[in-house]
Amino acid sequence: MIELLALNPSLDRTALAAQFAADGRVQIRDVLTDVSARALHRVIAEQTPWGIAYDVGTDKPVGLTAAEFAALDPARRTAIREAIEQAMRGRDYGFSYARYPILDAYLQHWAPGGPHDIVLEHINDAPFLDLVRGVTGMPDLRKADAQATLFAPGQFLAEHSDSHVGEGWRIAYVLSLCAVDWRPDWGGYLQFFDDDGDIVAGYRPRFNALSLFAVPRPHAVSYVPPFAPVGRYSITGWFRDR
Ligand SMILES: O=C(O)CCC(=O)C(=O)O
Ligand SMILES: [Fe+2]
Repeated sequence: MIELLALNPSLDRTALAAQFAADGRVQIRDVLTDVSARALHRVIAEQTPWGIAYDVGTDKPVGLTAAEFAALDPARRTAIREAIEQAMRGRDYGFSYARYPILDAYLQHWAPGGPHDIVLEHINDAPFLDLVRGVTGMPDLRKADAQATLFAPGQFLAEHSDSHVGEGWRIAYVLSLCAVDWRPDWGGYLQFFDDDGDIVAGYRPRFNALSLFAVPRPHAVSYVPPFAPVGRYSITGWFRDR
């Protein structure tokens, strides 16, 4: 069986740590072996029962399973889309993306022993944890959650800083598994902003890259336009020290 999160043995951890120390963020390209990254991509792109997550700013974020989403009638779908647009037309927060909550699924035994459970175990196993600890210089990181996400055409995650996450949630991660050579015009960038709202960095969706950044820090996933392909897959979550 192919190991789903086998690390590329030739990462330059010293250089990566220096970059993280300088910027509070870093992107580790080719983080997994190619065989492993391809297998993981197949799990995420072909074996994930996608639900959705959305937020209209004025209320709590909403997560729906694939079954719950499938059961929504067209009028309700339209109402949700309009509420998201209304929030974003003004100053409210908002987001919309496809999601599979890997940690919830693990804890609630949605598919015991399935590939998503194995992914979560690998993320929380020594090789992966030690990489993140070493690169961030945070030896106390002890565990992480995970969700699979897909930003399809029309979806986005508005500017936010991850200040909503729990105490001790130190590092956000995005394991990017986009198998298409992504055009910049297709949006979906993980963007970072300075205090003036100018973009200081933007990571293009790519295959087999792990972005790590210390939170809180202002960032967003830019809008994916209608003409983009379906392909902005990732696994994301937070590493915590308690
Ligand atoms: O998927 C990404 O690139 C970023 C995700 C993110 O910022 C979040 O889920 O809070
Ligand atoms: Fe975030």
